[in-house]
Amino acid sequence: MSEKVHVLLSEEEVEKRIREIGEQISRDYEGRSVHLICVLKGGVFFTCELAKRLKIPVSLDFMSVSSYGDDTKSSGVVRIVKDLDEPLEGKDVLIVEDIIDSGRTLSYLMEVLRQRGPKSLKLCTLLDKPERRVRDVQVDYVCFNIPDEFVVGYGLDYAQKYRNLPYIGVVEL
Ligand SMILES: O=P(O)(O)OC[C@H]1O[C@H](OP(=O)(O)OP(=O)(O)O)[C@H](O)[C@@H]1O
Ligand code: HPA
Ligand SMILES: [Mg+2]
Repeated sequence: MSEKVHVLLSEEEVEKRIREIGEQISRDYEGRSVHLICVLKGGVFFTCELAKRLKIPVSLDFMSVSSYGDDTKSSGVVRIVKDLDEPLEGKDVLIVEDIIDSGRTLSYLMEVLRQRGPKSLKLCTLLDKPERRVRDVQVDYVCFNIPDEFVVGYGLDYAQKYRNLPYIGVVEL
């Protein structure tokens, strides 16, 4: 079965905003390098686009966490499906995520990663849905604040579909 999807943020809008955030991060980390943590699977498209825009040295690692399964509601339990390959000690770490919704995933992840002794730990997200927050999360870089709707595209899925859309769309359920 296929759902209707309408455009919320066009490809051009998303790419323009990622370039802006990339410039801001490059300025903020000037003279340093940044260790990007891509939160799989949703964060993969944003991480690639953002990394290409950074003008500072970049290293990359990947972590996979899951709490939504195939549902539009979080299960409430965050599971580490794949851990990082490298230690974080002494590194300037920037977590790159597709969306902060309830905040459960990122409040859990920030706590876990903080204990690994990074020099600094910051968070960058493509989308933020502040209305839905149940856990406090300090977000350092936000590309777009969005209303309380289930969105897909640019890495975000509905039951594993639509991650490859080059724009952000709303699923009409
Ligand atoms: O703020 P929250 O309510 O925790 O929701 C945000 C998280 O949920 C989604 O991941 P999901 O668990 O669906 O895994 P996926 O990235 O593999 O799709 C999304 O990619 C975020 O990681
Ligand atoms: O709006 C959303 N869309 C897709 N995945 C998500 N995970 C949390 N919120 C969302
Ligand atoms: Mg998902």
